Amino acid sequence: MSDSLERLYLAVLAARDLDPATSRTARLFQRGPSKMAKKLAEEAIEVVIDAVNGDSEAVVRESADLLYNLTVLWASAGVRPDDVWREMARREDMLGIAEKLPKSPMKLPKVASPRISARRPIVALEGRAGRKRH
Ligand SMILES: N=c1c2ncn([C@@H]3O[C@H](COP(=O)(O)OP(=O)(O)OP(=O)(O)O)[C@@H](O)[C@H]3O)c2ncn1[C@@H]1O[C@H](COP(=O)(O)O)[C@@H](O)[C@H]1O
Repeated sequence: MSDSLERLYLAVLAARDLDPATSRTARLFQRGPSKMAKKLAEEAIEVVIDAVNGDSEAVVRESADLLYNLTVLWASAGVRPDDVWREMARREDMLGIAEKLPKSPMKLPKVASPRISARRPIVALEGRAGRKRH
């Protein structure tokens, strides 16, 4: 996947200075970052709507548009795909370290200290138990 995004990024860079009358990419650069951001947000919303509607073919098409608009915004912001891959690799490394943490549960005090319990009441949030943490 990173290969095709890198090729797309290079194509976007190459189109940046073309005639805005014929190149969508050049037109986006002419209009600036807020127009690019708007396009990216629109595509993201389209992906979300298609996913909620269960239209997986549309999710694929809109995802390709989303990635195109993301690479345009990267190019405008001076961010290179490599910068993103590096951040992803850093997170992968962190996860690797987390996997090495002791598996046994931490020993917790039987009664929470009054200071902590006063600041952070324990509230059961219905339906949030299985929620993924990012
Ligand atoms: N990969 C893409 C790419 N993916 C999606 N899109 C365009 O982005 C559109 C999606 O955005 P929209 O929904 O806003 O399109 P729209 O409904 O026609 O609306 P408007 O943008 O016209 O308002 C798609 O219909 C595509 O035309 C792309 N446009 C260009 N590229 C590549 O970018 C490079 C430069 O191309 P030009 O921009 O044509 O110079 C080339 O390598 C292209 O292949």
